[in-house]
Amino acid sequence: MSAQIIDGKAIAKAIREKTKAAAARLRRAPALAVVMVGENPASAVYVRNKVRACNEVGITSIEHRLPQDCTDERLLEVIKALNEDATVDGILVQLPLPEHMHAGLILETIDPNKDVDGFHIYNTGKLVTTGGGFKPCTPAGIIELLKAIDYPIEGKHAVILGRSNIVGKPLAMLMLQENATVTMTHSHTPNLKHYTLDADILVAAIGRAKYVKADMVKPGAVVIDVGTNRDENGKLCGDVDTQAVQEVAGWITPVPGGVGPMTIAMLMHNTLISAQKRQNIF
Ligand SMILES: Nc1nc(=O)c2c([nH]1)NC[C@@H]1CN(c3ccc(C(=O)N[C@@H](CCC(=O)O)C(=O)O)cc3)C=[N+]21
Repeated sequence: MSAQIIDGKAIAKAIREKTKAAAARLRRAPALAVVMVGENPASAVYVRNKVRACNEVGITSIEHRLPQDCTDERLLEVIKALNEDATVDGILVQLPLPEHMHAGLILETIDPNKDVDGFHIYNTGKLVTTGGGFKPCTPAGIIELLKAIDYPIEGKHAVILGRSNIVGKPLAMLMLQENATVTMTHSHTPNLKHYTLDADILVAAIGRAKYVKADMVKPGAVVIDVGTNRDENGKLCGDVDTQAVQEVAGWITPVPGGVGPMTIAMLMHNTLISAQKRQNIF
């Protein structure tokens, strides 16, 4: 048996095309400010991809680059100016920030109505309760992938590996909204296989190269790979041993070309929503 590959690249492209069409109907193009501190090479690649996506869909991108030795105060000044700038619809501070900075506190200073990453506690609070805030892009993209393959989430057992604030935890909330039964597992979970083998939907978001093996997967399961790691040859790989797992799974997302492009597509979508709200479309 061989799993069907979920083509995140194509699904993301369709979302970008819809976003582009809706953006063109606005009085003014949506604008996204991307703030990057320091010289993390991986961050530089992601930021470049985000700027390229903006150009493609008709979103104005504003790049702010600050030096590695930037102070919290300096970054806060930049965020304050972007908060107050009525032409800016979305503000993204690329993570990770340098160690000497206080990322948690800084993220809370972004105007929640411009927090297109969905990382502010205001949006986190909405996610956990009533909904309606910005949804974090990677978890939202995962739900879109499942919808794109017409996978009925309701009643399914979703097992999430990893409890980060940007993927695992918010994804659990979105899965609950879709009426899945959710199990969170993490580095302190004993007998992980006990849970993963029962998963209808298995999401790997732990940041360990090829960690999920074939003997951890229930036959026919949907396997979503959030990892972006480098393998022993420096090649991009996920948290799933894709070659082995695709013999067992029913569906699987590749790396690259799975969740990654969806994250960026949902960022474009969130920026559009912000612009629509700010231009009183809704
Ligand atoms: N404030 C903030 N928001 C983020 O959303 C955010 C962040 N910080 N910091 C880093 C992570 C990581 N992330 C990715 C986005 C796209 C790909 C992506 O497009 N990956 C391509 C491959 C890219 C490559 O070749 O390296 C793919 O999977 O096909 C990956 C990872 C967003 N992040």
